[in-house]
Amino acid sequence: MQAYIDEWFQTSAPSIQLEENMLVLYPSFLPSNLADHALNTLITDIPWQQHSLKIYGRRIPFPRLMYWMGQPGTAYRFSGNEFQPHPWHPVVLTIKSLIEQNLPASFNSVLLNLYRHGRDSMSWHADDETCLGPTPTIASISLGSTRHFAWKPKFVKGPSRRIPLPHGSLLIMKGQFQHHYLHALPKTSPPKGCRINLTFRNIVQ
Ligand SMILES: O=C(O)CCC(=O)C(=O)O
Ligand SMILES: [Fe+2]
Repeated sequence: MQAYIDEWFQTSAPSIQLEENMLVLYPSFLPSNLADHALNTLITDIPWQQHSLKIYGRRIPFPRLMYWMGQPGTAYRFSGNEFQPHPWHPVVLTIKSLIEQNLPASFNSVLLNLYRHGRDSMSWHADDETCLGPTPTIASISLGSTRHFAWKPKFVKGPSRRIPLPHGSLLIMKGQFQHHYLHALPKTSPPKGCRINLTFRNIVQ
């Protein structure tokens, strides 16, 4: 599978289907001028927030900055945090409508993640909160430095796989993906510049 992904990456096919179509990558989804503009604008316009995880009474800062945006009423709760939605940024709305024109899905909220360098990361998890519904479609846009997206089976022992997410790419997780797999954004040791990730979601309750 990994060889297939690596080989595919040397070609310029518009999309790659993985895990029986539950994971689909469009490596160059955004027009490059929009991707560049979004990266430069969001880095400075967003008042990025440092949230933390409470473990045994201690607060551990997440190794990345975050910001929650969306329609009123789309509060997002995870790891002991509750995010109230901030109003849409116009660049985020432009990207959202481009995705919605190309997918049979619509979104009412987005989590923005800022990975400042290669040591920022996201640990293994599934986006399986009840508020996302049983088979959520999540559309994930990457801007800036290329980082690897890793995934592995949730219930059976099996190797993890990884795929690079280039500037302007779109990764779709859908169907039973959150049920069967965990995913992560691992740290990297070679120095890396910053990366912004936008994961569009639909909060259903
Ligand atoms: O940064 C990424 O590509 C992954 C983000 C993610 O998994 C999440 O926000 O739930
Ligand atoms: Fe996730």
